[in-house]
Amino acid sequence: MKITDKLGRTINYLRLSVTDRCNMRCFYCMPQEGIVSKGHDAILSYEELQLIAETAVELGIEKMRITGGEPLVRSGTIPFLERLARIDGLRHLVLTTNGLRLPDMALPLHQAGVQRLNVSLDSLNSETFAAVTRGGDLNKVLHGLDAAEQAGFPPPKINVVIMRGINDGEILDFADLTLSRGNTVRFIEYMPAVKDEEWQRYCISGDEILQRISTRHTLKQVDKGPIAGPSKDFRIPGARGSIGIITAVSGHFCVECNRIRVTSTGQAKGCLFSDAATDLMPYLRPPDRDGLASILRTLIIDKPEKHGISQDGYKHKNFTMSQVGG
Ligand SMILES: Nc1nc2c(ncn2[C@@H]2O[C@H](COP(=O)(O)OP(=O)(O)OP(=O)(O)O)[C@@H](O)[C@H]2O)c(=O)[nH]1
Ligand SMILES: C[S@@+](CC[C@H](N)C(=O)[O-])C[C@H]1O[C@@H](n2cnc3c(N)ncnc32)[C@H](O)[C@@H]1O
Ligand code: SF4
Ligand code: SF4
Repeated sequence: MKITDKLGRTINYLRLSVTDRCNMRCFYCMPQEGIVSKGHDAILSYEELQLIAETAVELGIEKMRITGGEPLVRSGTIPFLERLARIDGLRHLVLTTNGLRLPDMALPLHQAGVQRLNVSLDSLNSETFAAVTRGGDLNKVLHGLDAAEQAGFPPPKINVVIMRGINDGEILDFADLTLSRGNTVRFIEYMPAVKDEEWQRYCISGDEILQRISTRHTLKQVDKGPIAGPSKDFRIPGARGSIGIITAVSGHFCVECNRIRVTSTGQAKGCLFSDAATDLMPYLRPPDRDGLASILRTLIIDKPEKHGISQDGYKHKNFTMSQVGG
């Protein structure tokens, strides 16, 4: 089955957040003190998450990305993923992680039926990495990337949030990484999330990132396939890996947006930056499959056209990316 919104966009991708907790504190995503953690009862059980997943697939969702917070810090993830992987009609089960727990978990994740991993990694310098993540250990993530490939995954996509004055000096180092490694390095424009009135000072546009890479390398655009996320992909001729840019602020990939989101507290969102959220709890406690299908269908049909952020005209709201799942 195929489902489209009122603007004719096919919606086939659900980003499902399984926790709002994390074992890192990236400064652009979470406040230093962390978030006020929701009580156990406020977080959806795996049974409830599974009901949402099954219902979404019945409506036309074909790709599901498990996210968080950090999805690998919640216990019981592996059996949950095994159950998701068995849902008839779900063609792509993928997961975004900070990579810290991959050295131990890559193999069970692969065995559970997860098909691909995206790993966030903002610096190849251990001090910068620890500063951005407020204490993260770069070596563990690098081991995690290798563990993923050893477990049988294709080389994970590496997500790098590029921030002026923080890690933009590493754009060429990350581009060079694709010469020898098969990963796709995706440069993400910094988005205004954690409250910061001067968020624009960090922003570097996808165009500027490409321009900087072009001072050293030729880039050829590559086709990213029909059910991909918002990245625009390129390759340095002869390189093993590729390079992507996710122009979350400057770009206008909203016209081809194919996704909805559900948070670990059961809030469904038609757009990452929309204030509007639909509370799914009334359809989960007690479970009401038909009601859930109907409310998700409405959310999809009424999906917002686009976000309102831009480099010069965004009224900053305090918004914790880790609660929505990116
Ligand atoms: N503005 C905006 N940013 C998004 C959207 N989807 C993903 N992103 C951002 O892109 C970055 C990478 O997201 P991922 O979790 O790797 O997912 P993806 O880009 O869909 O991944 P693929 O499916 O592998 O292409 C994150 O910072 C997200 O917040 C979106 O719909 N809108
Ligand atoms: C919220 S995290 C959740 C999954 C996992 N913890 C991780 O870091 O990959 C998902 C993605 O959102 C990105 N992200 C978070 N805050 C962001 C921001 N302010 N601007 C751009 N990307 C952001 C992260 O870099 C990551 O790639
Ligand atoms: S980006 Fe991911 S790893 Fe970093 S604080 Fe947010 S949820 Fe945690
Ligand atoms: S900002 Fe909203 S409409 Fe635009 S691509 Fe992201 S989720 Fe889709």
